[in-house]
Amino acid sequence: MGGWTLGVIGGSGLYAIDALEDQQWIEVETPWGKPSDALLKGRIGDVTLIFLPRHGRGHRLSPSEINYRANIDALKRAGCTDILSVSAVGSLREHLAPGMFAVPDQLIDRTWLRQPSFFGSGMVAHVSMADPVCPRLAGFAVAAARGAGAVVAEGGTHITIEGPQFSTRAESHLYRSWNCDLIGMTAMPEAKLAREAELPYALVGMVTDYDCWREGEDHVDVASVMKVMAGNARAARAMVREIALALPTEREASPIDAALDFALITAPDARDPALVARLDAVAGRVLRG
Ligand SMILES: CSC[C@H]1O[C@H](OP(=O)(O)O)[C@H](O)[C@@H]1O
Ligand SMILES: Nc1ncnc2[nH]cnc12
Repeated sequence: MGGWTLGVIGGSGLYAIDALEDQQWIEVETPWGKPSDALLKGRIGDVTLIFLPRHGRGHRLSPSEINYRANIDALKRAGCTDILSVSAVGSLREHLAPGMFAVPDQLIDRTWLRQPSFFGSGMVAHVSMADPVCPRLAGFAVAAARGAGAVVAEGGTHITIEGPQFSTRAESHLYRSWNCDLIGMTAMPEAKLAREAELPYALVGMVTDYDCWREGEDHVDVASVMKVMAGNARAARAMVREIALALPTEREASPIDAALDFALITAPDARDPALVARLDAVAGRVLRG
């Protein structure tokens, strides 16, 4: 057992964390290219926290342009044990009102323009995504968000669309018919890559809008999302502080820490040494030696 190093990926409206003590921005190089920004490393209580603004400071990158592989590799390389994603999400359900927080337990991937895996030709791996969200981290997130004063919905299904456009009305109704509860543009492939990197992942969605399915409600736009996010930023920062303070000093192992144990399929003599070298941070635990 060791301590926690919590990676926090901040979405729209969350580009820094003021409460971090001894904070410094650190540049991290990865074999997958450049992460969205430097990492903001600091401390809250006994917990080391490493913050990455998903779209970069100033929100330079669209959801499709984010280098998700570089982001997850950088967080792993910097020593993160777990990743908490904070994201602005649309609501596909009446009871999930703008201003609420929601912590889903299932994710659906409808993206198609992004690199969804660290593995491939010369080193093939298939991790389980049956339960894409870490229940332990999600539980801490729910408690922390409540402690920060937010109204929190626990569980539910989040769908990630490619964007950058918001959905058509027909798509919004389609996702509702699939029993999706929340909609965003960034949870995938972030969660898949976190699993491949053996990093437990949980998502705190800050509900900003009703997308475009709801009768009598204006369709979502950036101004309405950012208005709700501005009202929620304090609670989001408080939630990050609460979760760091609530984590136990010692971190018990999670089954996700060993997600690659039964995932690698390429025979050792058929592996591509160049790809194996690129996987040093992500899969070094199972590939070294
Ligand atoms: C600003 S509206 C659409 C934008 O907001 C969400 O970003 P994030 O998940 O990083 O908080 C959504 O996924 C879109 O990228
Ligand atoms: N309605 C919506 N669709 C996709 N991503 C979003 N992020 C915030 N609201 C959204």
